[in-house]
Amino acid sequence: MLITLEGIDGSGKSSAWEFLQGHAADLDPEFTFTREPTESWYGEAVRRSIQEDDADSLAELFLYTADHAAHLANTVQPALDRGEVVISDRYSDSRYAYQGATLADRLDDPLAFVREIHEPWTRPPDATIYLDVDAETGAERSGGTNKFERIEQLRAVRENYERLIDDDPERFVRIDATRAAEAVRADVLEAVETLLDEQ
Ligand SMILES: Nc1ncnc2c1ncn2[C@@H]1O[C@H](COP(=O)(O)OP(=O)(O)OP(=O)(O)O)[C@@H](O)[C@H]1O
Ligand SMILES: Cc1cn([C@H]2C[C@H](O)[C@@H](COP(=O)(O)O)O2)c(=O)[nH]c1=O
Repeated sequence: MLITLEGIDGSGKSSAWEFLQGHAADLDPEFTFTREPTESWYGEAVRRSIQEDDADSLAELFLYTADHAAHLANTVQPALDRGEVVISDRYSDSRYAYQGATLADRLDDPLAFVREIHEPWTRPPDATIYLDVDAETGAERSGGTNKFERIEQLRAVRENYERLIDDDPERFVRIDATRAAEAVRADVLEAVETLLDEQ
């Protein structure tokens, strides 16, 4: 089973992911915890691009997509083949939401374009926990240290997440992540336990 954590910058994904890792030993299945961008050299290329304000948005899409392809082939699919539960902090929806926003001035329907590029080969998540915060909260919490963490950008990214949820409501578990961290983490753990019970 592939469970992904998604949300705008500062929504608390990484905190929730670390919290889940701390509780994985109490749960039954074997887990693989992973994330995008990855720690591989593909991920390093992505991180370099994040720091470049004038990086070409289309080139950046393909860097992220290359990182995703290697992540899927080297980490996600092998873990799924071993019967493990994979929990990924960001995955394909991050590309649809973020690059769907950064490419808005170049393409008519960038979100559809980014999805089409993935469609023939990616492995969609079985469930996605969406940590929902407004753009102002996300920007404030993330500290605005890179180009994606600005309020206007996060607003556009959040709108794209809403489109993704509208398209596939059964896959998403929305959690109000503006609340205290303890409440959010408890809901995330409960969501994972419910998903495991249902599988
Ligand atoms: N519910 C919360 N209330 C207040 N602060 C929070 C909450 N959740 C996380 N934080 C804080 O907000 C900051 C960002 O959290 P975190 O790194 O988990 O978010 P993220 O979604 O992974 O962000 P990014 O995508 O930018 O890496 C951290 O300082 C974290 O301690
Ligand atoms: C996977 C992925 C990420 N991004 C953006 C979102 C963040 O601003 C940065 C780094 O992610 P982190 O969770 O803060 O470490 O990259 C993106 O634009 N597209 C993607 O596919």
